[in-house]
Amino acid sequence: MFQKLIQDPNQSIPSVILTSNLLLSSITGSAIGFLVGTATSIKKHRGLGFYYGAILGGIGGGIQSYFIYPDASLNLKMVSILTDAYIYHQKMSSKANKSLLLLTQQLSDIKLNIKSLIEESVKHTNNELFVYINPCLKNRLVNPESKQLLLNDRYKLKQIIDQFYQYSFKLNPNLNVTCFLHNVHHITKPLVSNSLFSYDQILTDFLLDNLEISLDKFLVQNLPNYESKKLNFVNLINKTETKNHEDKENFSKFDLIKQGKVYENSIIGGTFDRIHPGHKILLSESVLLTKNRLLIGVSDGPLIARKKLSELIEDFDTRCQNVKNFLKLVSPDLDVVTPLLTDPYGPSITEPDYQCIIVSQETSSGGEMVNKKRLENNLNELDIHIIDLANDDDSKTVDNTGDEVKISSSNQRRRLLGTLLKQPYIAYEEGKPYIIGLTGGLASGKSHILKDLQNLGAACIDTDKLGHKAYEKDTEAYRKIVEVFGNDILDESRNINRKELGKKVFNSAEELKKLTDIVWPEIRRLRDVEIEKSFSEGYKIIVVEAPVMIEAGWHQKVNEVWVVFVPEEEAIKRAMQRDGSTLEKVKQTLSSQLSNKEKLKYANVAFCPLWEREYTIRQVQKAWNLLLERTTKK
Ligand SMILES: CC(C)(COP(=O)(O)OP(=O)(O)OC[C@H]1O[C@@H](n2cnc3c(N)ncnc32)[C@H](O)[C@@H]1O)[C@@H](O)C(=O)NCCC(=O)NCCS
Ligand SMILES: Nc1ncnc2c1ncn2[C@@H]1O[C@H](COP(=O)(O)OP(=O)(O)OP(=O)(O)O)[C@@H](O)[C@H]1O
Repeated sequence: MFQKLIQDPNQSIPSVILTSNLLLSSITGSAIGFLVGTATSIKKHRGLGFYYGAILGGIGGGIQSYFIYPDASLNLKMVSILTDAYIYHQKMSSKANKSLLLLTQQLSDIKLNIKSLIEESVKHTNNELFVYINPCLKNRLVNPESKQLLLNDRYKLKQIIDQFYQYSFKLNPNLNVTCFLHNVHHITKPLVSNSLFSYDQILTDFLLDNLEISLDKFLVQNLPNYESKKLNFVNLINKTETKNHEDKENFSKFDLIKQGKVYENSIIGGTFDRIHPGHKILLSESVLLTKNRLLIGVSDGPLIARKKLSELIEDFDTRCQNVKNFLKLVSPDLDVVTPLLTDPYGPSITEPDYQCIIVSQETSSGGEMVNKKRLENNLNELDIHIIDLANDDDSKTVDNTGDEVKISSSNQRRRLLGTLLKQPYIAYEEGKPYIIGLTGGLASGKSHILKDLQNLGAACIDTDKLGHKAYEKDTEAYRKIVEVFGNDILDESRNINRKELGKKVFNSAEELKKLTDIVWPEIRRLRDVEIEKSFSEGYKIIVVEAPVMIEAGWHQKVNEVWVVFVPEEEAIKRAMQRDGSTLEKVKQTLSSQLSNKEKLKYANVAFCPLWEREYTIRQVQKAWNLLLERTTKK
């Protein structure tokens, strides 16, 4: 596929190169460059060959002109030509962060070109892709009086957007794609200017045919902030697919869009953690079926407690907001409500004014149960629309630890392990040690991870060991402890008997605080000595393991907090097995620590050693590699 820079308000365009060829010197240079460029790229990119050729030509011309015409202004012109060519080249090869893809063909043509359109759009975009399908656009440019029309083939539209979400995820799972569904039930006003929608590049299938000026006018009238932007404008020229996709016809019985149905109000339900393409397809098909109101039950509490890596599920308000934000962009006229769902039915079995429920192949039985309950409650049955499951092609190759084959939130959560969840508290500074505070609950597996990090090259400090040091006879802390808790905590050799001391403090928060007020400052002092020592020995990354790091407030001085967690039942099992402790004692210790969820709020990186050891090591290796990247840059 060939792309062309067709408009750039601020930069002179490469046609300057061609017109400047009137200069004899650069014609010679360009010709040589063109030949060289073409020859080097003869197989694939003759276009690129030309650009490189033009650049080389410019250089050739420049050198020539320097010798033939020692005229300064001419040389300046040469420099400007070269600069233009360079800027153009950079734009051609660089990606924008956010693109708006403007599709103006008929839906059947878009469908035929769909794969290559998605491939090109993904290739040109780093973070966010907004897709605006408006086949009326061409007509309106030729004849601005012509009317906007509704997109009445909603089934084709559904097939197109489903593909957009699925295939773009396969090509780049980190790209956030949003397909606007305007002009489906109503003629929607211009695209909503919204803080959630901005773009720095327009991609389009629109062939210009001397309509640049009207296109520009249209964009000024219809796109937020268009005028003020310096846009890269990339034209995607169609390449009809040689192979037609097979339409999935098997589920057409449950495909109410295919049957041409439209409803006033519909219902869906879900957890919607880290909205993924499966959710986007569910929400978009709901939009295609619903004219007025969409009720979306959002699960929380008991419904999500047993989900895999539930500790990493976004909080309820964030999930509701994300769903609303998505729909605000996709279908600004739709009324959206997101009540709390603590059982699989929620308001779906008590609200009379709804006609349709949208589910997936895996939750279709939930739809049937809703209808059963509605009948019991003397309410109308809902029509059930079933969407296909969007599959995750990477799931089997990721880690073989139970990833689901469908695109799922739990796969997404698992992929977060070992990655940077939020920016470091203190950025890396050359010449200073980089401190990682490693923390986690009882028996979560911190010690193993500390060992792994040591094997990878970090200096490791175990604050538990420093704690023991702080209790040693005749230290400052020792004297204070005896003073506060009395001689009966000492054994015959006048060492502190930690068991006896434990008896005094573990049942009283007040007594425990007296102890930690003495011991924690001492541990902190010893830790700083160890950090200095390791740094002077040449270690750049120093990991300090501290089970109570956050409780003690030590996280405020570290560059990053890394949190290790396993579900509480698992931690109890492991602690009882490892230490031979009673259930009661383990529970008591756990209750004196912050919960996993609380700790994870501070986490820059999280690990979950719930599966085979090998998989934990892989999480640590991933975290280490990423850490090296951010501590070697600048
Ligand atoms: C009990 C419910 C709400 C819990 O939701 P769940 O935890 O499964 O939500 P999740 O966020 O994972 O998914 C939300 C919806 O998207 C669907 N979905 C998830 N992944 C995919 C995928 N890859 N492809 C297609 N659809 C997907 C789910 O099947 C579900 O229908 C739900 O699954 C259910 O049973 N729905 C049917 C009944 C219903 O809608 N009740 C609530 C009415 S208010
Ligand atoms: N993947 C795993 N599967 C099963 N058991 C594990 C796994 N990883 C660690 N364990 C076990 O869990 C227990 C806790 O691990 P570890 O001692 O590393 O935890 P910790 O966080 O350092 O604990 P604490 O802070 O309580 O001393 C150990 O007995 C360990 O062998």
